[in-house]
Amino acid sequence: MSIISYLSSFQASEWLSVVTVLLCVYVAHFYYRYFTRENPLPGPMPWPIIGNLHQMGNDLAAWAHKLQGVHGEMFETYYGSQRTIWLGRADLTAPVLASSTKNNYFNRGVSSPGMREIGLETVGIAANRDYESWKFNRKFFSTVVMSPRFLKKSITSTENLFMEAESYLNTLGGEVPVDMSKFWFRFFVDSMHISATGKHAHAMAGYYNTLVPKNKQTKDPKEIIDLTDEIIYSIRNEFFAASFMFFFPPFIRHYILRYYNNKYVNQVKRFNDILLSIIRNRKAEIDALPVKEPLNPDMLTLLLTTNTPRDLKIISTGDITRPMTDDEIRADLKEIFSVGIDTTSDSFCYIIWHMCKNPHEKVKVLKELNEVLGANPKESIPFESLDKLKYTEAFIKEVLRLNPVLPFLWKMATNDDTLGGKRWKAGTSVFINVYGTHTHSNNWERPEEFIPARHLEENKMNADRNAYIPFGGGPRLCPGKNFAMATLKLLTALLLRRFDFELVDKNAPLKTSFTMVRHCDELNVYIRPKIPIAG
Ligand code: HEM
Repeated sequence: MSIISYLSSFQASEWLSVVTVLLCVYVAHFYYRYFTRENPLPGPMPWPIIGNLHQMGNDLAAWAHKLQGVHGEMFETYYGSQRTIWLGRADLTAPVLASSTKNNYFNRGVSSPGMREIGLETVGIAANRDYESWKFNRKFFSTVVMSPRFLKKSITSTENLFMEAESYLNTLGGEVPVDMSKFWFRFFVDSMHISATGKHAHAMAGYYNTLVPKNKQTKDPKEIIDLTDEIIYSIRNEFFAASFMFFFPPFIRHYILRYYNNKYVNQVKRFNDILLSIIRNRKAEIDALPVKEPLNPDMLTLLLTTNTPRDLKIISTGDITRPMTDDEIRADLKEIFSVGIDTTSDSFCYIIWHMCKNPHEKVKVLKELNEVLGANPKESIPFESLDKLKYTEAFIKEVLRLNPVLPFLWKMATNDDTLGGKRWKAGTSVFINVYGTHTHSNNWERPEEFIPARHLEENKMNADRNAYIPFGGGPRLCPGKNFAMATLKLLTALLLRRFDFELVDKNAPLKTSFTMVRHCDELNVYIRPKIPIAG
């Protein structure tokens, strides 16, 4: 009798017994491996198949920080059957954040079938696991984003965009609360879109038009607003999609959560298509322009033309002499949208919140702004002045210490290594609790208090550079760091000099949520112009 015909002779009750026996064997094997694992660390007991997924809730970062309070600065959790080591103290993380090129933690977390399915592991920068491909993309991206010419141009266009924001806030504000989280998110969509493509996305106008009666609405082009709305929807979904695809094992995604799996896969594909069409349109524009006509040096044009006959010679990619492919540019464009917009807009939201919560510190920032930039708040802010705003910078740094938008960093050991005095195998997944590190009493005096002055050069009490990691560290350190800091400084100066603002509910805690990034979900303030509106 063949095995097939033998099995098909089973009754339902026999099948149940077989499944129960197999399940028991699987569970026994799972817990045997768990209890005999190398280097057991404290942490919540995992379940077979799902690990600790059922305990994480919808805020992994807050959950992990709570666990640090219970188990200490080195503990373990499981997503699915993947064990993760958490580190929450600067001295423990030194090997992981070493800036040496020999850093053993190049990869961001372990390889995940879900991330491979949506094609994120071999393109772009943030999730790319192919070293050569990452190096190529990062070189292009960093050279553009860190070039003084790009920074200066972006700062000018951000200041121009602020004028537009000012006109909306003048109408929206007053005695009606304005949700800063929504408003500034739209602002940053416009600002990053202009920096990346040289073109206006009309995101703020689109949002403003939903808040005012028809006769006050702007005449911005509807088809561009609609496309921008689709990009915004895609950016938000990219975070959900990446979290979902990373954390859920294929079995659960394909058989139990199939609807969500298909939904996210299709949305990622749609976002890719939108970005590719932006690239192809720009390519056609460049091709149609006579060779002698100057091209706009925005990020997209630079990525498209560098190492081609139309090279603007603004960035040098050193030993890399080939141009980028459309897919590589698409991945970089996605990066500036999905990594650049939320991080800066959420951080700006936290800056506004701390300004409201710490009025005595706000006064100090204002004093510096007046001393460095002069008494006339209407005057433009030169790029060079931003460097002189030391207290403003210290204020922003303190906000990023207590409200890091990336509350943990994902890393993975490429080779065997020693961490916390224990030897770990290659492939070990290591997460760094950024908030835990930023508030550890080993490195910070009165860690929970908001004290910007601690970041001033003369007061620096922190010798360990790994104690302050809002932009991460090691080879994957955020390449947008200078760009983000310059933009945040500029906006803080513009907003503070031109508007008064206060929280609608002074006692309410910050409303946030977590999907890879700690989002500011709502921040209602009363906002009023300081300068009388003409007419
Ligand atoms: C306040 C704003 C920002 C914060 C707090 C922030 C923070 C971070 C952090 C913590 C990382 C991970 C670093 C690590 O794993 O060690 C990162 C990576 C990255 N960030 Fe930012 N970021 C900000 C703004 C931006 C902007 C504006 C851009 C683009 C212009 C950008 C582009 C990137 C990219 C491409 C990566 C991946 C780098 C790699 O894997 O090599 N970020 N960022």
